[in-house]
Amino acid sequence: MIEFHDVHKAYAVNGQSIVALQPSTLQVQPGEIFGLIGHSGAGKSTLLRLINRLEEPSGGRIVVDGVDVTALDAQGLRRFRQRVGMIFQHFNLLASKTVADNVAMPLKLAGELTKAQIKQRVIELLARVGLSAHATKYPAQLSGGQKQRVGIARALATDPKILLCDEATSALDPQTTAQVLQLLAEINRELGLTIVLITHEMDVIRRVCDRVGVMDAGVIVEQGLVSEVFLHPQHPTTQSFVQESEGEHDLELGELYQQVAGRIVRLTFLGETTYAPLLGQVARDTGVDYSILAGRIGRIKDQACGQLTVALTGGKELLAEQQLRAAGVHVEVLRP
Ligand SMILES: Nc1ncnc2c1ncn2[C@@H]1O[C@H](COP(=O)(O)OP(=O)(O)OP(=O)(O)O)[C@@H](O)[C@H]1O
Repeated sequence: MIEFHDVHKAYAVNGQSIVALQPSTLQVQPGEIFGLIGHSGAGKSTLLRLINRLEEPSGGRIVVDGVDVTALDAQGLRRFRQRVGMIFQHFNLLASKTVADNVAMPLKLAGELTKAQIKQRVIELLARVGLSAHATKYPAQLSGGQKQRVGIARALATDPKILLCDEATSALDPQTTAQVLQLLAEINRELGLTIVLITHEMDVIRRVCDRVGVMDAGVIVEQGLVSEVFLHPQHPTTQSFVQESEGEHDLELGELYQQVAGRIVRLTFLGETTYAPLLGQVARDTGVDYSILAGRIGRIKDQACGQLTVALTGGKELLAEQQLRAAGVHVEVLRP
């Protein structure tokens, strides 16, 4: 488990102090994928780099699996970092080394394996990321997605328990992003690795993360299960990320509401209720009519979810809402 206890960070710039992280408390559970989302300058990289002490905290305690990372000496820190892999937006590969040599680098630095053992381990790692055929190539001969796979293989070399991903897909096109995210999810599942990733795209969070923290100006303004935060965003920053990712605009919806009669509610379906024929049933049972104003259906990680904004008319709207709630649907009244 990764724990932040009142951790804060300020940078000194020209005699001035720039606060990048306000005192923050955070827990990342073992084996989960935790995403941090925020706009540029929100403090995401700072928080991520504090975990393996690439940045030194200005105060507070960082505890990983019971070990106070903030108190480690140089040797302890070196050993700890072997248990924390990291991948980067621009891959950070050595251009003059082959793919195999890039992946072997952390193993050579650790100095714990023989040459033959390193060779064998590199073969395994390249197979895991689907790059067995590219071992002798140089980074310049690879696509962005392949380069990031090399980065992932290198990060996994010392068998870490934690993987930190610093905007790992920001330089990739959508299709390659999806493939790299799928690989990260696979690694998380199969190796039980805890992953902390930072991104400015809600879609990345929605696809792979279990929980999310939303950052704004050095503060974690909201955190929780992705399904909860994504479907019921509380903080304005979270709301704007969700709206951006959905292409949904309050203004347009507001105009639409004026044109329809009835009680306007937003229904959120999660898991099995998503595909159940509930709405028709409830309409028949209660005699309400409904018109659909907006809707979407999709997935949050492995879970189906849907959201429908409907106008209810006909007299028994409250009863209809009651029945929907009883069936496990979250009902939010947008206009009584
Ligand atoms: N090494 C540094 N020296 C001085 N100020 C820094 C340093 N690193 C970050 N900052 C400042 O700290 C704040 C948070 O930066 P940080 O890079 O953590 O944010 P971020 O959310 O990761 O942004 P981005 O998405 O653009 O990478 C910003 O105001 C930034 O200018």
